[in-house]
Amino acid sequence: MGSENVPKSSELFQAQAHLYDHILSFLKPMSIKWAVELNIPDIIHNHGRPITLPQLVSALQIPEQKTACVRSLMRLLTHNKFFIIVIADEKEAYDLSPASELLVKGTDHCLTSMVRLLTNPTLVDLYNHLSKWTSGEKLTIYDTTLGKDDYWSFIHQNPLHLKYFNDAMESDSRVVRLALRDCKSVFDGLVSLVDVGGGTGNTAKIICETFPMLKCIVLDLPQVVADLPGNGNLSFMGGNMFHSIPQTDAILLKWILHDWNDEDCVKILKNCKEAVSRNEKGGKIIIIDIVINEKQDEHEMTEVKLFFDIVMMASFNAKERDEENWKKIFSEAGFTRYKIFPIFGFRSLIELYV
Ligand SMILES: C[S@@+](CC[C@H](N)C(=O)[O-])C[C@H]1O[C@@H](n2cnc3c(N)ncnc32)[C@H](O)[C@@H]1O
Ligand SMILES: O=c1cc(-c2ccc(O)cc2)oc2c(O)c(O)ccc12
Repeated sequence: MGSENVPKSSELFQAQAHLYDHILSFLKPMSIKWAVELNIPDIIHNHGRPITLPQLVSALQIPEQKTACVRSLMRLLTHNKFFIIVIADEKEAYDLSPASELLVKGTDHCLTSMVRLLTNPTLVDLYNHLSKWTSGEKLTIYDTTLGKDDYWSFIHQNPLHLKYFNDAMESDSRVVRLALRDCKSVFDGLVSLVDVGGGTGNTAKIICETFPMLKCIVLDLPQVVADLPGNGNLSFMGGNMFHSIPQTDAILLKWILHDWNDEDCVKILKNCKEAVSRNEKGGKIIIIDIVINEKQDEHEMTEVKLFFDIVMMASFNAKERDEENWKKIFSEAGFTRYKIFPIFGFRSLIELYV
């Protein structure tokens, strides 16, 4: 190597810190899990005002010699913006930040079941086998390591994991309630809506409450919607979106298409088109999903999207898409007009018109 290619020591140390930061980053999810399992966000919330370290340790009812563990945990999570330090009565005390408000149990926007899903040891362990998966013929990491076709076949044979997944999806949907206020025009004038792959109906329930005149059917696999009672303007239907979708004014596809490869997405979208085509005014498909936009998004936003891309590829042989990728599948399914509204944080709402 010529001397001109030898990195300056400052660059080398910067690169080393960058690498170590990444290889130790398994502690990011694990520290959140640690705090949630100790109920720290609940303790601070119930305390009603910022809490000092000794007060927190006392509330945790742990051995006093573990105070240092809690201090280290809180220091890391404060550094990572999960807690904030304030001065109360001349003492440092921890308070919740917007991110840890999402970890207080029993609230409408609580995401602890998403933490439980994404830090589950069985799921996390799979990602030790990414290179084996890539080198082999099997399409998913579930097939490579567990002998299951994909994540769907895994959860449908493991009721506890199915529950973890459905609970996580429900918690995510509750957060949607907040955003619905901003997109009333999307549902204006609709008489009927089918929430395709609507799971246990949490999003549909929110839509039905917000738009009482709208009749909403949740279509999901029979084993997901079995025994779920409808009420008022909400009903459940067991079925398969690859076979048929009932006639309707509009279809909602929330967090569906990123679970499927392009060919399957085109099949789903063609079935959706058929289901809304009889509407005289021309029906529409409402998609809530990720649109990768590396040029415009900030680092953290893109990173979340790229993490999901790997999860989708490893779990389903699917992917996250940029606008070009979306345009391609829309056009193959026979759609020409669409509009993207980036209104759900790292996800967008896409309206697709017949
Ligand atoms: C990622 S979840 C999204 C659930 C819901 N839309 C939400 O956002 O909370 C995907 C859903 O698609 C459903 N699903 C999978 N295959 C399906 C099929 N062939 N027909 C109908 N639904 C299906 C799953 O059971 C699951 O509820
Ligand atoms: O939030 C998730 C997580 C998953 C997931 C994570 C890890 C795995 O090994 C498999 C699946 O899957 C999701 C999904 O399919 C979806 O449509 C939305 C959210 C998530």
